[in-house]
Amino acid sequence: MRTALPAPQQPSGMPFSKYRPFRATMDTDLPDRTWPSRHLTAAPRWLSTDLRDGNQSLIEPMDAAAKRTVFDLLVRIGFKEIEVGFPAASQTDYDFVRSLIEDGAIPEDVTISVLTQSREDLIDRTIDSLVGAPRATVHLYNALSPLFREVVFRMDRTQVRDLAADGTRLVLARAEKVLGDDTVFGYEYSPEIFVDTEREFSLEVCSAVMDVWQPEADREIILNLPATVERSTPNVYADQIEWMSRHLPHREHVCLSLHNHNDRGSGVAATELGLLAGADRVEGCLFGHGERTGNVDLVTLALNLFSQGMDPMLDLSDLDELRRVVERATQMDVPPRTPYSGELVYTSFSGSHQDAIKKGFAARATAVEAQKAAGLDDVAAELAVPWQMPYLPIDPHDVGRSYEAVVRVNSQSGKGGVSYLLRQAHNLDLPRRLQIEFSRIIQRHTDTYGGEVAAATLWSIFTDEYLPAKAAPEAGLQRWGRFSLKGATLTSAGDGEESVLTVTLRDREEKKLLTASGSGPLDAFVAVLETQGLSLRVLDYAEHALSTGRDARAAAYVECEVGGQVLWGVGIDPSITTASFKAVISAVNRALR
Ligand SMILES: CC(=O)SCCNC(=O)CCNC(=O)[C@H](O)C(C)(C)COP(=O)(O)OP(=O)(O)OC[C@H]1O[C@@H](n2cnc3c(N)ncnc32)[C@H](O)[C@@H]1OP(=O)(O)O
Ligand SMILES: CC(C)C(=O)C(=O)O
Repeated sequence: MRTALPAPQQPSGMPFSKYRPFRATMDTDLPDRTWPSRHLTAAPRWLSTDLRDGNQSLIEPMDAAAKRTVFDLLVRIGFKEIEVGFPAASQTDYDFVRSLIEDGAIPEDVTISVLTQSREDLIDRTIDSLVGAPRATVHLYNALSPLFREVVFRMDRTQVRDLAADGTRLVLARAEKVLGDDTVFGYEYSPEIFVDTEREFSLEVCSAVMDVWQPEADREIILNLPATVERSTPNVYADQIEWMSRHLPHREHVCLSLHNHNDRGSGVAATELGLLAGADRVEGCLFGHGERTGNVDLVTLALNLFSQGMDPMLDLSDLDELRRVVERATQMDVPPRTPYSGELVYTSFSGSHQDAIKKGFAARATAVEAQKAAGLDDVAAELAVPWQMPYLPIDPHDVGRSYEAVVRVNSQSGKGGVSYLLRQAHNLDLPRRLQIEFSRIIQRHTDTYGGEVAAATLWSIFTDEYLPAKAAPEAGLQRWGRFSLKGATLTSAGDGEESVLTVTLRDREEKKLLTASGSGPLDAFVAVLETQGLSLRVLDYAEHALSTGRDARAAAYVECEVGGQVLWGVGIDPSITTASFKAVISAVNRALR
């Protein structure tokens, strides 16, 4: 054997020197930061922007019907703040807001929100769209960063600050003019591109906006500090949020909101650190829809809280239905590895994972049974046992996913997964050495054919191997095996006496009536088969009930040595004794196959 270090990595040739580290251009340091030692203890206020940021970024924006379906869904799962569009952008958006209001589709406790630029004509039209809404927030934004000041707006700092303050003034004036007392009116301001803006300047602009809005008790202002484009590691964003939270005037009347995108793939992490840093509210989209790489995924954020024992304040118990509605409306699929909601995220293919999950479920079942034995009902017993499951951060059942989907079998799988599936689908609890034997058979199948072995295929292979009398010709499997049991009658002469067994056996095409005796039924049955010239020894035996009630059946597993070969047989029958005879025949037939 020789040891060595890996070969050194080579320069990539990528044009990296074109870029600058974020810290070198932004003053974001906060040496006395407090967020790293805080913990999340409750869900923030959520705002869904699926119908605005989520919609504006779709290849084909939602039509009115799709928007309405998504709105109703958002209400149903518990959102109390929903951004419903950019009404000044298009007649479609305007009409949608009007239809929500005119159809009475907005529950009394739900606040709709609409976005606008800081331009008088757009502001007027935006507020006009809200007439008659029970609760509505106008959300005004303008970009503050040096790049936007210089390249997009060609404005100096004062002009950019005034654009925000003047816009706020215009919103107030128009709202006072056209909205009646039947509308509870709120205001949100976003310094767009906050993360690339000098923090003192963001503070100056937010303060100027507050001077106009005059927040006080029952007149909060939402200040939303967006990572419009995610530009740094999440700790830098958290420092920016903590700094703002500490320096904002009227902080007690400010709802500090986060609006993260996912350009570096750390939208969720940045939002969580932003909450530690003092934010009260989060804007995002279901499944991470939104501009470019998307807005932060609210489902992930909420279920991260849930997985730590906090109420997410959103009902995500039917995640598949949620996903279906959103996929239809957005015409985009949720990728299979999306946290919590992707098709494959509760699935384990690899052997050691499957083995650990199978043991975890067994341990949990035992613990839950102990709670029931102590007097708890089913639901209370489930809740009393903390979720601790190898490889599964939450119980798939809690989000409407089934256990069947947890374990899937391919060439990477071992005995754990194979036996788990047989147990889940067919109640068969294979003894350990039989698990090993059968998983080798499956391994041969996957080595030959590749791909995944679906639960139905797994069962076909199992029945073909161990229960050929059950083989399904429609699946291309023929019955096979030299012997089959047609009947058996046991006579026991009394205590300490031998059992006498009379068996009707089919041997190939011939029907035979055979009799032998032994110390018990199984021993007598082995003796019957030995009359046919077989050398047979039972090495191990296990049995269990498969079902209860009038159609109760039992499974028996027998490990035999047949003519020098050691192998297992399986039998299923309403009678446990007959099941054990069938298991011996299964082993013998396999040996002779
Ligand atoms: C980060 C975000 O997601 S912000 C939300 C973005 N969403 C959208 O833009 C979707 C809807 N938008 C639209 O449909 C259109 O942009 C409209 C209808 C709002 C405006 O359309 P247009 O008037 O044609 O302008 P256009 O979009 O090209 O806007 C650019 C102009 O607005 C100015 N502008 C951009 N943002 C703002 C703002 N927040 N406040 C004031 N002016 C702004 C630009 O400087 C530019 O001005 P210029 O023409 O004098 O150079
Ligand atoms: C309007 C603002 C909040 C926005 O969408 C962004 O900055 O991403």
